[in-house]
Amino acid sequence: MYYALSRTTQRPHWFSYFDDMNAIIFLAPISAFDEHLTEDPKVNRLEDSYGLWRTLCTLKLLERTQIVLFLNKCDLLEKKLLAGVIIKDHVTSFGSRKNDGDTAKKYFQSHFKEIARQHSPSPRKFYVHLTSVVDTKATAVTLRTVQEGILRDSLRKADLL
Ligand SMILES: Nc1nc2c(ncn2[C@@H]2O[C@H](COP(=O)(O)OP(=O)(O)OP(=O)(O)O)[C@@H](O)[C@H]2O)c(=O)[nH]1
Repeated sequence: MYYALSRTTQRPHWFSYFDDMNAIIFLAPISAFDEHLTEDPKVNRLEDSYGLWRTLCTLKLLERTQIVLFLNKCDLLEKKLLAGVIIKDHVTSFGSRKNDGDTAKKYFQSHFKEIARQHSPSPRKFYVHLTSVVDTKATAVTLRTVQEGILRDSLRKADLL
């Protein structure tokens, strides 16, 4: 298992891992809708995640690779909303939807799903988990589920299931 850093300077190095990859777990910080990249303050972090996700989904090289989306930092999202941060002030397309965690998670999730649908070279299943990785117990359960899914997928591709 490899951990690839998301800093923009590190991204060109990702390609060297993409050959013969079983699966990718893509962590997107869902709480970052009102934040900007340290290395480029003009770029909104959520928009940056959408862009990266689109790039991965589009790549022909990853057409048969399972990509699992972790919408992470859900706890920080809830905290921000409780503190009064208004999503539509940062994400205009959010419009007049309810400014709560569940609505936000559903909304952001559907956006990622739509990107995958529109940009994958062939239809792919959309795997998503809402996570707060600081909750190590819950994360361990999620990772086990993902691991089993990846194994099942590999067996299926090898016609062993
Ligand atoms: N509360 C909370 N903190 C998290 C979560 N995921 C990561 N963090 C913390 O956020 C900090 C940065 O996390 P990283 O995953 O290393 O980095 P990043 O999210 O890519 O980048 P930055 O947030 O810009 O630092 C660390 O202190 C993590 O412990 C989460 O789900 N909830």
